[in-house]
Amino acid sequence: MDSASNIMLPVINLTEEILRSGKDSWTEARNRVTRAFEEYGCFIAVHDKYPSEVSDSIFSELQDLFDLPLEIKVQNTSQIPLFGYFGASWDLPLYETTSIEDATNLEAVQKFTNQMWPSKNNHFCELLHCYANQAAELDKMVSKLVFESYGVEKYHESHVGSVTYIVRFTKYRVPEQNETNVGVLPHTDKNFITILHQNDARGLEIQLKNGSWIPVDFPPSSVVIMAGDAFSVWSNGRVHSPLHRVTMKGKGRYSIAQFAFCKKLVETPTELVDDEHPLLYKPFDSLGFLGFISTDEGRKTQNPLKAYCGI
Ligand SMILES: O=C(O)CCC(=O)C(=O)O
Ligand SMILES: [Fe+2]
Repeated sequence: MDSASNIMLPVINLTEEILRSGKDSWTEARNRVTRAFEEYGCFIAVHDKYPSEVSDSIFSELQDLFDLPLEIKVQNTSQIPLFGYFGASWDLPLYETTSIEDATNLEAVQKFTNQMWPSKNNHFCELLHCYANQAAELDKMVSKLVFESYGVEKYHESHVGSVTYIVRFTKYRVPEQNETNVGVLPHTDKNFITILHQNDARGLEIQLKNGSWIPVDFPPSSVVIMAGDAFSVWSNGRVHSPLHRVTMKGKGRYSIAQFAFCKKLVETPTELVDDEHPLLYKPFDSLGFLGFISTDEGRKTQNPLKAYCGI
């Protein structure tokens, strides 16, 4: 099916001011966030975690990062499948990406920036470290809202303790004449929650449960918060992990995706399993799943999540 562009994703205010203004606004945010994850798998969040100067500055630094010589960029490798540096390929000629693991940790960010800029780039390092920590705060707040909503907040602290953040930067160049406008192919994220930030260039699209695709237009001052497969497993299928893709619209695009990955196995709380909701998945290893979908078997399966850990 094609687009259903009259449908808009929910826009939810998650500013500190709103969330601190009383029990009612917290409860409202909790209900709206949970409903959005169940219906769409994502929503647009208005937040006050990083002011527009930080966004502008980070996107300007990203241009410099992707302008570095290829022999420097390829030095950023990763043990984790699908992370590290990837340049344009025959099937994704517009796409270039690089990533940082454990991005809330200053030493990890320093290691990356020192590798990319041997003569140092303290500004980028500080900016990114601050950005990743602010996005992590947002991530924790969002997972807390949902854990509370399902009455299982007692597991939240241990969940937060198990999370590590990987930040992926992506550049999508403008297609040349007669070139594909595919930025990135349809996929679900494999982690728990993703916080997605973009410059002022559109292109992200998500698939609704009815199969139609809608554009997701959001200004750089807000973010898209999206559920990944791990969150769907944890919630016993209540939370939807949406297919999404990028279709280029004629302007160069940069995005920053911050992925919350669980280091331990993700298990569905027993409270979320009953006769009406039988257990759907075995305990889930996010990194193992990335390995699985990188194999021929994983690539060929219709529903890799079911094949990997379905019951
Ligand atoms: O660039 C975007 O907006 C989407 C990126 C994405 O989906 C991903 O890196 O998983
Ligand atoms: Fe994604």
